[in-house]
Amino acid sequence: METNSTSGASGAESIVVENLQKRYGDFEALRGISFSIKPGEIVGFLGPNGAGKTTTMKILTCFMAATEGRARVAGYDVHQASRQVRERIGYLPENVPLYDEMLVYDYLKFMADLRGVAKARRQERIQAVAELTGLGQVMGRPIGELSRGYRQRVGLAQAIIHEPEVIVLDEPTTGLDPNQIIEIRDVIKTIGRHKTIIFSTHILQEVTAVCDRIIIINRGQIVADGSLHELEARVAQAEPGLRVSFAGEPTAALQTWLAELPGVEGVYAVSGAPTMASFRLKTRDKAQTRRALLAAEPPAEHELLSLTEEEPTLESIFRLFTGGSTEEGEVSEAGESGAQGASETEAAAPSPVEQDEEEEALSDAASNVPSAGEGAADARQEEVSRG
Ligand SMILES: Nc1ncnc2c1ncn2[C@@H]1O[C@H](COP(=O)(O)OP(=O)(O)OP(=O)(O)O)[C@@H](O)[C@H]1O
Repeated sequence: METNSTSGASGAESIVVENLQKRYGDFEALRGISFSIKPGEIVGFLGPNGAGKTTTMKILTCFMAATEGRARVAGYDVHQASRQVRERIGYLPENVPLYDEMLVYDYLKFMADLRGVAKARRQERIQAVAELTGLGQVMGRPIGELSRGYRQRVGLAQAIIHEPEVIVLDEPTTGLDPNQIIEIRDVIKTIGRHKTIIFSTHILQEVTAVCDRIIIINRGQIVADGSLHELEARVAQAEPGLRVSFAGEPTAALQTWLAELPGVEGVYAVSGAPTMASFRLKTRDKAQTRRALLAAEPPAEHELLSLTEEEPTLESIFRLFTGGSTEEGEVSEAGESGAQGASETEAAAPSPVEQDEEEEALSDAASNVPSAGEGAADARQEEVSRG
C-alpha cells in the first residue's frame, strides 16, 4: 500500500528515514537512525568500516528489509511500495556486478530494458548517460577491457539509465587512482545538478569535494548531520587549538614549558623543518594561551617563529563525532593509505605531550589528491615577531 502518492519532484522530501533499525541475528547494525534529504541535495554519508552505511543503502534501495522503522523514497514506502521506489531510485552498489564479456553499449541496453525504459526511448537514454558519464569512446569495448575508472562510469551510467529522481552511490570512488577519483567526482557533481544524491564514503575529503551536507554514522547511529561549515564550527568550539613553531630542535624542556602555559591541555609534536620545533596545542582558552605565549620567555635558543590559530580539520570533525576511535586506514583523507603517511617523529615528551598522527596523515594524504576542501585543514597564519 502506498503511503504517499506524491513524488520528490513536487517538493516533498526525497528520502525520509524514521527510526530505522536492522538486526543481523543478535547484532544491531542500525540502531534507530532518522534523517531526511530534500530534492536536489547531495549528501555525503560518512562513517568508518562497519558503521552501517551499506546496510542503510540496501534498505533504501529495497535490497533488504529493515527490522524496525520506516523509509520513504520519492514519497513511497520502501517496504510497501518497493516497485515504485525501484523505478525512482538508481543504485551503484559497492561492487557493481558488471558482465565482462558484454560490450558497454549492450550492457546499457540490457540495463535499460531491465529498468523498464520504454523501447522508443532506449536509444536516447543510452546516448544521454554515455555523454553524461563520458563513455562515448568506449561504447563498443567489452567491459572486461576497461580501466577501473571507466568501469565505475559504466556503474554510474546503469544507475541513472532510467532517469531516477534519487541516486544512491555506495563508496563510488573506492579503489580508483587520484585522477579517476577526480573524474568520478566531477561526474557525480554533474548528475547532482538535477538529482538527489546520497553517497557513502570513508574518504573524508570526498565530502568537501562533492557534498552540500554530511551525515556521519557510527556504530549504527547518526552522530552528526549538517553542512561542513556547521560541523567545523562545532569542532572549533569543542577542540580549540593553536599551532606554534620555535627555532631549534624539539626538546623536552620546550615541551614541558608549553605544557605548563595557562589553558594548555595537550601538546602534540608535529614534524617540520629539521631546525624547527613545531607543536599543536590543545587549549581550554585560545586567547589566554596566546597571550601567555607572547608574554613569556621560551627556553633558551627557542625563538618563537610563528603562532597559528588552527582551523578544524575534517579528521578532527570525524574524531569528535565518532568518539575519537578511528582505526588506522579506516577513515582516511585521500583513500586507503591516508592514515599511513604520518610524518611526525616520536617525541620523547613529558606528559601531557602526545602525538597527533591523524593530523599529519591528513596533510600528507591531502597533498596527493588535489581537490576542494584542502582549505579546511589550513591554519590561519598569524605571524608574530618577538622582536
Ligand atoms: N549479512 C550480514 N550478516 C551479519 N552481519 C552483517 C551483515 N551485513 C553487515 N553486517 C554487519 O553489520 C555492520 C554494518 O555493516 P555495513 O556493511 O552496513 O557497514 P558499512 O558502514 O557499509 O561498512 P564498510 O565501509 O566496510 O562497507 C558491520 O558490523 C557488518 O559486519
